[in-house]
This record gives sequence, structure tokens and C-alpha cells, in this order.
Amino acid sequence: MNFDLPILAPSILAADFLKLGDELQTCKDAGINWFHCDIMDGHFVPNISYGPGIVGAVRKSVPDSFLDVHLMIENPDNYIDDFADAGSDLISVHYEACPHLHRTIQSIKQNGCMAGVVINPATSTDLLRPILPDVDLALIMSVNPGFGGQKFIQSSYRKVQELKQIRSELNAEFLIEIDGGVGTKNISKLVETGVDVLVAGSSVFKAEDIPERISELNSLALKGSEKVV
Ligand SMILES: O=C(CO)[C@@H](O)[C@H](O)COP(=O)(O)O
Repeated sequence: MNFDLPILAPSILAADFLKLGDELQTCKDAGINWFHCDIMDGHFVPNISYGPGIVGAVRKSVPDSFLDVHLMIENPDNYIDDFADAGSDLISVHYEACPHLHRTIQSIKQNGCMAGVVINPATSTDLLRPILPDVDLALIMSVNPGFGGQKFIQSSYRKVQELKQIRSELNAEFLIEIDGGVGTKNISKLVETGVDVLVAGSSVFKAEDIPERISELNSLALKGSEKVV
């Protein structure tokens, strides 16, 4: 699949669930074509969000958009079929939640989805080396997973640089995604550092004017991409 980078991926966790369809359409009309869905189970992370039912509803509401589903759950293997059937394009699982990560990544692909791997802020990028040739996307959590609206962890820039370096050493093609505390203040620098996909929850959905915020974030991201060497 070919993508125009960088990609702004609104996280629907911060949306108004009573108006979800309208807010998705507002994003679409503002040019968004990639949505991020955060699945939390109250075990791997302290919060509970939603399950395949909502992902299926999002799929129906924006049938042509790319659905990026981030599983913050224990035993993700048990739920991959459900999220694939709900219409996910990409399913990402946490390194920390998968004792048999290679098998889990295989299972995501066998279910017809692209596969991603995620690391928490305290997990080293080096640990991902063996799996990176097999994934389509690597996601760096720039907050501790579980809640929207948290402060961006500055050491995440270094992790983006490390992943970019590893990608070139391995001659691999995975996308680099960042999630947590992304907004107008850091989006340019994140793209400049090497991020391809930027997840933004509060910054998009809590804005007074969602289309205006999307346009601001997109143009700041583009500015960052002009500085990439
Ligand atoms: O996965 C998560 C949180 O665990 C994120 O996707 C957040 O939902 C991003 O929210 P903001 O930090 O952008 O508000």
C-alpha cells in the first residue's frame, strides 16, 4: 500500500461518542483518511475503551478510510479475528503483551490485515530488531498507554531516531508512528525527526474548530517534512 506521508491519524478515543459519525465525517471533509482506534481492556492498561463493535461502526461510517487499530490488551491473539472481521486495515500489538510476538504478527497477516508492533515508553527500540523486517508499522508510545490528554515524553524523539536508523540498517520498510501528546507544538519536530504517522486525539477532537485544527496540524507536519534530510 502506498501512502502520502506524513499522515495525521486522529484517535477517536477523544471524540464525542454521541456524535461519533458526525465527527468522523468532519475529519473526512477536512482531508483525513486514516483513523486510529484505541482498544483498552482494563488489564494491560488501567482504562477500558471500546471493542470490535465500535470499530465495525467506524468502518461503516467511513468505508473508504484506513482503520489503524491499536490493541492495548492482554492476550491479543484471542481477539485478532474479531478486530479483523470488524474491518481493521492494520492491527498493532504491544511487544510487552506478546510472549510469541512473531506468531501474533503472522496471525494478523493471515487475517488479511497489515501488522504493527508497539512499544511502551520504558521499552528499548533495540528489542524490536528481530521483528521489524516482518511488520508494516512500528509505533512508539510517547505517553504511558491508557489515557488521552497526557504530556508528551521528550525521550521519544531519541527513540524515533533510533528506529529510523534501525530501519535503514535492516533495509526494512515499516512506517514509524507516534502516539500520545502530539499537537501543534511538537508535530513539525516529530516529522523532521522521522515520524511517518502522527496519532492525535485531544489535539484534534477537543479543538474548538476541528477542521481548522486539522489544517493547522497538517501544514505544520508538512513544514517538518520539508526539513527531513
Ligand atoms: O493510545 C493512546 C493512549 O493510550 C492514544 O492514542 C491517545 O488516545 C492519544 O491521545 P492524545 O495524547 O493525543 O490526547
